[in-house]
Amino acid sequence: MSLKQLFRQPMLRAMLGRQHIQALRSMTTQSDKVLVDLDPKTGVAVVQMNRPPVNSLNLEFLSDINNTLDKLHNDKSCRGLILTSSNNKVFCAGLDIMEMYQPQTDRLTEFWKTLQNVWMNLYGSRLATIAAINGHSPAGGCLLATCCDYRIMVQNFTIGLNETQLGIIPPFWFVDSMEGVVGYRQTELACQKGLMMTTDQASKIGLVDEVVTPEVVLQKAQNEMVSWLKIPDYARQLTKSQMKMPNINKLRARRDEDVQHFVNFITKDSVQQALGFYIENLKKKAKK
Ligand SMILES: CCCCCCC/C=C/C(=O)SCCNC(=O)CCNC(=O)[C@H](O)C(C)(C)COP(=O)(O)OP(=O)(O)OC[C@H]1O[C@@H](n2cnc3c(N)ncnc32)[C@H](O)[C@@H]1OP(=O)(O)O
Repeated sequence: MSLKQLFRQPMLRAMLGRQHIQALRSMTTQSDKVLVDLDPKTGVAVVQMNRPPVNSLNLEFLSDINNTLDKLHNDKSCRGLILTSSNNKVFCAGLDIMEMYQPQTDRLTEFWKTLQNVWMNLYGSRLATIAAINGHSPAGGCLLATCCDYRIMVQNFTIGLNETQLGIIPPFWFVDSMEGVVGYRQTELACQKGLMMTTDQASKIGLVDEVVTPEVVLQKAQNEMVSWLKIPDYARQLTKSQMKMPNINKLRARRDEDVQHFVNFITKDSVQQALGFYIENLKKKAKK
């Protein structure tokens, strides 16, 4: 029996009710790289990134994340989103470095535009968003976390915008995202030095709001979400939009220029060389 036929079964419809069927339907139409569990009672969607081994963000994965965000934004029953990982050691390893190493220009361009879309979609989301950071979260992983309204992180992992350590530069909107969370001075220190911070260091500067043990991270995120959803949506959303729109508009105004800058920068010989060394070291470390 196909899923479509299954959803039409009167018994199932009677047992679960219309709302639950809709939630099931939207869950099953998601990609297997982004797992969505939308609870029709609370309106909270738990979104798990699921691209082994380390949830690195390639073009297709970014498109899946974007489609998921679009679906949830279009679903009136959805009010909150908890972003987490199916891998309990890595939340997200950041951008897939292979997208930037010896790239085809068309794909590189598409890749960057899709990342811009994910950023605008998550940073400006109408939903209350909580990152349940259950593993390491370098660079693009840290970006996703700083797009959220609240961050809960499992102890003994690392997080930060480490781009300069790879010989690349965190784009202005990565920096803006972090600055919105920890302020100018801490962002300056963290970004220039490409600091990967332990959970405790991140907590000290306010990059994460809570540090927890792995067993409780999702429950803590659910509990925190309850308090966010007590606020009337329109008041919370307008307040959020008032604070986030200036940064979104800044990227919107400079989108094409940002893409061009990225493509020119990444395709430089010196940057390709630095990325090549970095990948070699990553592979060596992984083999040990
Ligand atoms: C003007 C414009 C400027 C350009 C702006 C560009 C902005 C860039 C943003 C980024 O996000 S760059 C990516 C930065 N990410 C990293 O530096 C993370 C690197 N990875 C790690 O530190 C570790 O892998 C980890 C995340 C801490 C996990 O460690 P773990 O020990 O669990 O796994 P590994 O054995 O290290 O890795 C397994 C496997 O995955 C590969 N891999 C890891 N990270 C990436 C990645 N970001 N992209 C692609 N592949 C990655 C790693 O090489 C291993 O592969 P195999 O050897 O098994 O094939």
